[in-house]
Amino acid sequence: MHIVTISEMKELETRADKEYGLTSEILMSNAGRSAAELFEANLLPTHKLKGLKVLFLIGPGNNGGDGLVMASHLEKEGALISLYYWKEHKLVVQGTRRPDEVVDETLAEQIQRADYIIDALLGTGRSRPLPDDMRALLARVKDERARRADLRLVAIDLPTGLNADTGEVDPGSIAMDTTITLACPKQGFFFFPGRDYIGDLEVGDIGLPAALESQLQTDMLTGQQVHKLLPERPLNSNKGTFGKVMLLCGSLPYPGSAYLAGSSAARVGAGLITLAVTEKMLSFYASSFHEATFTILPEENAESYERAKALIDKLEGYKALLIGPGLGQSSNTREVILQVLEHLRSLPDETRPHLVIDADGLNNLSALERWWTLLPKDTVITPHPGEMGRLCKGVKVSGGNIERLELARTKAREWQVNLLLKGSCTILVDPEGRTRINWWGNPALATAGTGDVLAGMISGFLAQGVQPFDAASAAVYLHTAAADLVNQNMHIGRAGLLASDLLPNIPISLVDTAHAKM
Ligand SMILES: NC(=O)C1=CN([C@@H]2O[C@H](COP(=O)(O)OP(=O)(O)OC[C@H]3O[C@@H](n4cnc5c(N)ncnc54)[C@H](OP(=O)(O)O)[C@@H]3O)[C@@H](O)[C@H]2O)[C@@H](O)CC1
Ligand SMILES: [K+]
Repeated sequence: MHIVTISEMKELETRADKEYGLTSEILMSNAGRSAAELFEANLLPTHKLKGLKVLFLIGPGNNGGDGLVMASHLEKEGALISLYYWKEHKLVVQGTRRPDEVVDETLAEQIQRADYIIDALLGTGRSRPLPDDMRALLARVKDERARRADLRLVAIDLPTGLNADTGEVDPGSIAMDTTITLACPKQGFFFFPGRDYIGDLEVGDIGLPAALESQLQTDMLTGQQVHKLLPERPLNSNKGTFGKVMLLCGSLPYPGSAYLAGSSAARVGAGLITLAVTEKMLSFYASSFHEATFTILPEENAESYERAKALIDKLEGYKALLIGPGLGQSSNTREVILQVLEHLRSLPDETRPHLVIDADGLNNLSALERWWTLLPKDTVITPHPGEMGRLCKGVKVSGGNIERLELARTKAREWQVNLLLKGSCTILVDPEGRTRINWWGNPALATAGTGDVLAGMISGFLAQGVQPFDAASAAVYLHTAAADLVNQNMHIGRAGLLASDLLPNIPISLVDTAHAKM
């Protein structure tokens, strides 16, 4: 599913008209109908359309036009519709216009009795700060929503006042329960503060031909898309079919990292997992990770070339290599990584294991000048904002604001990597600038070890032959999906998840993509 900026959306509309004769009226009629259908499909179970009291706030442009078409559909299905035309200060209640002198009073009553209030004030055409009387209107709605939890607020296309490119919001904007956006999600939805104003996101089909969207470079990750990326599991197979993953992860203070990453690689279907660990660490894993195999490395105080050689000697036949989670930082370990990278660069593309570098793998590298020139082709790197800041030599990287998008795009090209920049809406960019953004976030994931799980999932997909950008994309989506399953199955809220809770839920999240709603 494509994500658009305002100018891309306008261009799509212009071309739809010019090349396909899809006029603005046709698109608006499609938009209003599809918004009505999605509205009905997403009504609370306690609600029925017949007799439902719906108040529409209608703005002066096409967003208001969408609202009017949607209202007429709902009215035909038996909803009790009131329309408040903001610019004209006019109120029509169930087809009857109220006299001008009672509009304020009647509007107050309509707000109080509404089951749903629909924001069709402004969409992508907002060109300046909201006027005071519009802010005041939205503030009344916000107060009513605070007073009455069963009142639902639904935005058409976007919450009024939200900047659809950047996610900035007007002081008058209010948070919605649902946003029914038209044609494509808008870029600003994925960045804060806007992200918090969207509520549940629904995407209405306005009948734009798919060919028009083919040049768009930014996608929202969806379950349906990820389903298509998942590797085949033929009946005629053995563990060799699904690839081997080697992990250079874990150290004395962080032993769990290798376990979490390795288990996650197996949970997405990799055939064999090997942990490259020292003898000291072995006892820890041998008792907790029965499925793993091991490559024994010299202790951490051994010469770096001995440590690197022990790993390199065993790498043949491995389809994926993960370096970093829990590895620790030291000049010796950095040397080991450099020697492994040198070896990987010397291999032909066909036999080189795909590389994922995470956490301390990145921290060790970031101490070097032009570290990215040392990476083999098509490496996946997975920094969180702090690690990204170090890789960019001290730039402050936001966890959720729009600047991170441009930064991710610039750096993925400059570094020629598949960059996965973690955050509430994780961004993925490939070396050519193709971009995918994860809509679904889960605050329960903000806990130690979940990054190790993500990195392990990516390497598990790589081992099965999934292309690096797709492997990272599938892992990001499924990681959040698995967290949502933990929430549901363990009845926990936004806190209390353990990274290891994700493990048994990962395979279920793969299965669930077969019937994803989008
Ligand atoms: N076009 C199409 O084919 C399709 C369009 N679609 C729909 O149309 C929406 C875009 O429509 P749009 O361009 O008419 O913009 P919209 O957001 O309704 O507002 C413009 C109006 O608001 C006014 N105005 C602006 N800022 C203001 C402010 N701060 N405070 C007050 N007024 C302000 C502005 O006035 P002006 O600046 O001209 O004085 C103008 O009158 C899009 O979001 C989607 O819902 C879809 O159905 C798909 C097909
Ligand atoms: K709106």
